Amino acid sequence: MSKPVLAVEGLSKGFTSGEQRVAVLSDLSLSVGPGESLAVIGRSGSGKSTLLNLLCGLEIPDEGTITVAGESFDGAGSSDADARWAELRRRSIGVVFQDANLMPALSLLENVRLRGHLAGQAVGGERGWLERLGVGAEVDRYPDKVSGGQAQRAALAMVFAMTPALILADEPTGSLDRHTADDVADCLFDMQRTTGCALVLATHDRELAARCDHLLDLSALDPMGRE
Ligand SMILES: Nc1ncnc2c1ncn2[C@@H]1O[C@H](COP(=O)(O)OP(=O)(O)OP(=O)(O)O)[C@@H](O)[C@H]1O
Repeated sequence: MSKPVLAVEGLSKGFTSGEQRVAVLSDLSLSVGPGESLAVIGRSGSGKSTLLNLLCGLEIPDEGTITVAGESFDGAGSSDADARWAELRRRSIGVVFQDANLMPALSLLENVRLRGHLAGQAVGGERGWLERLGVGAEVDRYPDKVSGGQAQRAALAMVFAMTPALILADEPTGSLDRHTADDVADCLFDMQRTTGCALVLATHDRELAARCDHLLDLSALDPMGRE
């Protein structure tokens, strides 16, 4: 069996609210291999975004270990851990949000070129990524001159141009109509399987979640016993 791209063991995280510590994730373990996808579902507030933030080092766990692309982290924050997370986010972890978050002053092609460059990729393949994601005719347009679906395809092209080991997607089709959402999801899954990267996708959309290889329902694991 190939080594997992992402492995999580005994992960717990809570936040302090007033005098109280409120548990959000408790003793969570999971692993995602190359080319595999995991959907994270659960009611609002169950911890989907918190989990994604932990998986890219933007939150520090209270307990547990996270291993991404061979780099391991525990709950002890340090400047060395911060630097290793920053390097992973730059080169190996692609993040896709509900909104495309493109740089408005750059064309779609320039957005993809910049992201690939920051990840250390050689210049040249950016146009190909935009073509493969169905926005080859829009490469020279600026983000305010394309539709939401086209912008989200460009956001995916930016992530794939990094050749990431892991993609974290937080409601990646949440701002699109059903038809466009399905088209964008087709692109995401096609490219993810073709490139062999791992995908963790947080969503409220059960149809989208059902397209992933594995499902994690955080409501069912709620440490506070809420449904
Ligand atoms: N920085 C923080 N400080 C305090 N509480 C936080 C913080 N971040 C998240 N929380 C709390 O943790 C819980 C989980 O939040 P999170 O955003 O992860 O949920 P979610 O499942 O992504 O919700 P949604 O589906 O609404 O986006 C919520 O109760 C939230 O208020």
